[in-house]
Amino acid sequence: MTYESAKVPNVITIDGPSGSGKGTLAARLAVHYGYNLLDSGALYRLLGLKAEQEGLFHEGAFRGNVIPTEQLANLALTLDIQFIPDADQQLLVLLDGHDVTQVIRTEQTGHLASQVAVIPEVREALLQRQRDFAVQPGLIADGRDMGTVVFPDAPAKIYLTASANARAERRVKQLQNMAIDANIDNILSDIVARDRRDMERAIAPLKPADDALIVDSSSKGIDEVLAELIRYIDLHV
Ligand SMILES: Nc1ncnc2c1ncn2[C@@H]1O[C@H](COP(=O)(O)OP(=O)(O)O)[C@@H](O)[C@H]1O
Ligand SMILES: Nc1ccn([C@H]2C[C@H](O)[C@@H](COP(=O)(O)OP(=O)(O)O)O2)c(=O)n1
Repeated sequence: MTYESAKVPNVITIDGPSGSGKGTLAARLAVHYGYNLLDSGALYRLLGLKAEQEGLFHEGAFRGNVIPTEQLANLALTLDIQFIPDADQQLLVLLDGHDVTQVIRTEQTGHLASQVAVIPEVREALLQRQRDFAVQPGLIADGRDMGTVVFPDAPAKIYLTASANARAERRVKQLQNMAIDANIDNILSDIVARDRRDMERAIAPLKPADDALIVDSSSKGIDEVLAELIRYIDLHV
């Protein structure tokens, strides 16, 4: 093995609540540094969708309010997914060979994702899958526990946040641009409920790593945040 291939890839983690700008900034940083990208939320969204297809949910809650832990952990281990970049740099997401790029982005799927994400066995099953994304020359990892659990040794960790109102407004615009119906009141209450579930769960809760740079983007534009993150990363990587 050469020295170069033995080198640990640089990992930059970006955690934070829904709509704080993680996905947007992660994509911009991946282009800037020429690094790979891990959208870990997409894995939880795909699992939530698959669980729904398998009939494990009824009206958005676990059927009979009993968590089917073993089935979910098995689904997590065997999920057949592909991420394919298309011509516009958009990521095409396939589940069992079918295009689910749009459906995984709905708030309904986010809600399912957030429910499967509280289950320790599910998180354990997805852990290695996520770490496998860390290949040369480096990785931008976007999620909730990238800096705290999945890549605790990352040299640069970012925690992006913004007020719930700012995040809900952004999400409505984003969904409308994708021609998905969106209502601000519903989105805001979904965001608040999901924040609570993600932050209060016992395992890998959403919180900044002790050594993370915390950036509140409520009143900052995307380019301004990007410049701030690049300054920080260049000092640490
Ligand atoms: N600083 C910002 N100012 C304004 N809009 C932003 C900002 N950051 C992200 N956005 C927009 O908000 C929406 C949600 O951002 P996204 O990156 O999907 O967030 P997350 O991945 O944290 O859920 C996107 O449409 C994005 O363009
Ligand atoms: N590393 C991660 C990523 C996402 N999750 C869970 C919690 C989130 O509510 C859902 C969806 O995450 P995603 O990042 O796609 O959601 P947002 O784009 O931030 O709205 O998955 C998680 O528990 N851990």
